[in-house]
Amino acid sequence: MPSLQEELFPSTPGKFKIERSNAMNRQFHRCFASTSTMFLWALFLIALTASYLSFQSFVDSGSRYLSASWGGIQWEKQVRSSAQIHRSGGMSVLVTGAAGFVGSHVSLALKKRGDGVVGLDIFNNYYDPSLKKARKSLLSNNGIFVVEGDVNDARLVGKLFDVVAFTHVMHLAAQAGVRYAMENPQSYVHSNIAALVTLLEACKTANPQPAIVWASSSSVYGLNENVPFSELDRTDQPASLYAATKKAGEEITHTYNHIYGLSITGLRFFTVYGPWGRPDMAYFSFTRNILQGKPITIYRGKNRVDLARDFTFIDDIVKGCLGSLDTAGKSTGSGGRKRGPAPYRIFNLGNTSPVTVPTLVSILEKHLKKKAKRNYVDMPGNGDVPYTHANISLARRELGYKPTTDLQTGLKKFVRWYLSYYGYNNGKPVN
Ligand SMILES: O=C(O)[C@H]1O[C@H](OP(=O)(O)OP(=O)(O)OC[C@H]2O[C@@H](n3ccc(=O)[nH]c3=O)[C@H](O)[C@@H]2O)[C@H](O)[C@@H](O)[C@H]1O
Repeated sequence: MPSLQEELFPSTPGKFKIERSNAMNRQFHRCFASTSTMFLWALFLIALTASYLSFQSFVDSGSRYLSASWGGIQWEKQVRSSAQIHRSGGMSVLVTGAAGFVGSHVSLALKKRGDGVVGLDIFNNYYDPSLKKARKSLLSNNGIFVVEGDVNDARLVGKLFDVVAFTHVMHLAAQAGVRYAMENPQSYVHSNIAALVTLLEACKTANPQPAIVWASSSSVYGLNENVPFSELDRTDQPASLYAATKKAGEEITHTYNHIYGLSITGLRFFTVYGPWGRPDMAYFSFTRNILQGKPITIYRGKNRVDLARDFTFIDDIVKGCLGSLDTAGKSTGSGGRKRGPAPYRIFNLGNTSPVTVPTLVSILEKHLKKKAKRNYVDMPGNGDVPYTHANISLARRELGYKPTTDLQTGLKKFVRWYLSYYGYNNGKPVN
């Protein structure tokens, strides 16, 4: 009967038994030999995997280099020339989301007053990219170069900082839209959180560090019931993932301010509208549908209460952005290390006079000279809040922010632009 030991380490079949200690020795050697063979095999496999991976990354970076829409002497020349400052005491600003609604307006305003501007935009298809391309042409005609790329591309962002010592970053690139977050939640994480961190990493190591002004949102107030919304109110009850990512941005920027001495200003925009606006927003899509004779859906709150927004005209927002850049104060760090405390600020940029959605529609009807086909439905649980209303005393005091355009006037300007851009006349193309 073989012992348990012999069962576990059986001698070679057909050979007679040897002394136990000898057998144990032999087994030990055999076992050791097979362990070292396994070890060698493992080493071989690890080496094979490592060389495969480095070959892959070589191929990847090679093809990225070949297909990249950025880089090269000519490209660097364009970036440098676009960043050139043409006034004394001016700034050179990297504007992310430059082909977006707010980004294009801010870029033009900066350029007009003599600041250097380099744009960065991904040109994704969240809404019609041809509108973004048209904004890019407008910027290009005004001497602003817009780089096509993702803020998440650390190599690209690093390269931009290598080429230009930006004094300021105006970070407006984002996944916008409150309700779209139900459809594509990951895009909010990618654009509003991951990209923000990539950008802040580049800013923290840049020498000199730039001051950063970035777009937060009125949506961070979420279920807050204090009216008008003050910067001191609660912002820990977001009603949408969009709002949650913007709130996360406020916390993330605070961390970078605290650890690395970056000067940070977060701007809570309140439903911005105007010429060259975003087609996904209500005032824009309502205009299109009214002109085309299609019905529009108007959401209503609990007990059929009308929803209201503190609609804010783009020119007022631009003034708030420039005021923020002008008063930002310097970042204090260098070489990725904080040298002293730097400003951390958050401001509401609203109009301070909320208007209900049905009133917005009536104003559009008047300017378009056409009745809307209104379809009222209960507000779906998709992240909307019933109303927004900004308290702007802080921005007024610190930035000299003073909105001057009411919704009537602003929508008139929007409709004029819309008709000239799309060439619609009562829903029919004029040309
Ligand atoms: O301030 C912000 O931080 C946000 O402002 C904007 O969000 P909102 O205030 O939700 O604007 P917007 O979609 O124009 O809806 C306006 C009103 O029309 C209602 N609405 C909307 C669509 C529709 O079909 N029907 C309708 O009644 C709707 O219920 C709402 O009451 C930006 O999009 C967002 O990116 C962010 O910047």
